[in-house]
Amino acid sequence: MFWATGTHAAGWRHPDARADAAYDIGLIQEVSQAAERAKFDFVFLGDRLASDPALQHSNPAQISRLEPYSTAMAIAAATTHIGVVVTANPTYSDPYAIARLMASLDHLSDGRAAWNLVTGADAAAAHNFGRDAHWDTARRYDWAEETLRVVRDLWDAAPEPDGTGARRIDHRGEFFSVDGPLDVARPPQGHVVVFNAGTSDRSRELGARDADIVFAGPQPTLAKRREYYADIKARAARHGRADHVAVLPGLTPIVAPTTEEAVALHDRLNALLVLDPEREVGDIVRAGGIGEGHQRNLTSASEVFGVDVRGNDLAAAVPSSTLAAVSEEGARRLTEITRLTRRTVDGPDRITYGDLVHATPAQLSHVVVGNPEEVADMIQEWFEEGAADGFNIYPAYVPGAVTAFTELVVPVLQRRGLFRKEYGGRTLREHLGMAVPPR
Ligand SMILES: Cc1cc2nc3c(=O)[nH]c(=O)nc-3n(C[C@H](O)[C@H](O)[C@H](O)COP(=O)(O)O)c2cc1C
Repeated sequence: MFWATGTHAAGWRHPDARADAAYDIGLIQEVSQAAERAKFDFVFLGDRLASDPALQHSNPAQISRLEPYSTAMAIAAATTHIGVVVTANPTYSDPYAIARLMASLDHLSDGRAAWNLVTGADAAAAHNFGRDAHWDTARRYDWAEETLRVVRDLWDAAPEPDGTGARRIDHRGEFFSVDGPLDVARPPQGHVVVFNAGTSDRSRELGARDADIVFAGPQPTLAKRREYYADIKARAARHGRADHVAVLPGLTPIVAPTTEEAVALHDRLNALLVLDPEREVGDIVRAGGIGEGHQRNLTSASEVFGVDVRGNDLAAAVPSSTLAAVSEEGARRLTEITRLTRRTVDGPDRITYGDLVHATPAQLSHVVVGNPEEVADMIQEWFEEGAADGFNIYPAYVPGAVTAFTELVVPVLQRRGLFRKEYGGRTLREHLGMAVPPR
């Protein structure tokens, strides 16, 4: 999971979705229980430390949400085996606070906590924490690395539940002075499992050297996904930890019993997107130009595809001659549209103007549209071709897309021997096959 209202920007508007899901803890618990019945490793909670009221009608999931530590505690109380991942940004926190909250969550969940360490994509967060600007990459990662060192030292020096074994850490670093010991007993998992999500070289390095799981963003082709995977593993090998870092890309499955139904569902979700009004800009047809992230209309599609498609009916098919004239980036996206919609650049069932518009938003994850076997095929291909060790499944809308995946795709993966039928242990480390680190 990523956002309780779904990861498709219009997921909250789907009739099987609950638009108020972000504040319905009963529903969040039910969805977590459904994922646990399907034997998922974890429920994943994303977070932002800023709001964006401009998105009220287009993507309310991005405006506000429950604070993730509290949400995770409520999920842990309603489940027994599934892990709970909390996104926490050290740029705007303090190592002692993170060590204490994560250790508490690990105790309250009997060893099922994980920390998704991000350094933040929201420049607006800086203005909520008394800073003039979001720090540059180097400073954010220097800070994050020292934070992670201090947090793990605090866990290692924490007392046992009976009060024995505690010691000071007397950390004196570039950014922090922390004496310790922590006032929470050592987490049941020793170290809470650490995910890292980022895109920069520094993020890849932190992930490979210090994280248990690298949570990967979307890559445009299978070759790029394999390249990314191999890069993380090679970096991890240089730090002697090739077998200790798992790479999990995000995946949004749009699945239905038949391919036709899945394509129709994807079309329906896209038809529910709130598009920006057309804006007039000069010289829009630039070869390979990329439109602004949030703008979605035929003007932005014209920029992205490098052909002027303004003023057309979104449901109409685009002439083959126009599709043949798109930019190199446009051609890559046409291939992607065909993969998702099964519509083509020539022939009777051609790509529509609406498809061009829907292909322009920045995707947070890879989207796969198909019947259960087709979705399972893609998962198997990535796994067997060296592009993924597993996936972070993002439901497009909640709860319908969660049950669609658990009821339709999980049994296929189990039949193919690709997914567990029972939990082998109780803690998240046990699910992931990761040993408890010694003190
Ligand atoms: C798959 C993925 C998930 C992410 N999830 C979050 C999130 O929940 N909250 C957040 O503030 N940032 C999130 N980020 C953003 C990262 O924190 C990161 O700052 C951003 O991608 C910029 O990359 P860099 O930090 O490597 O420069 C995510 C990034 C990726 C790739």
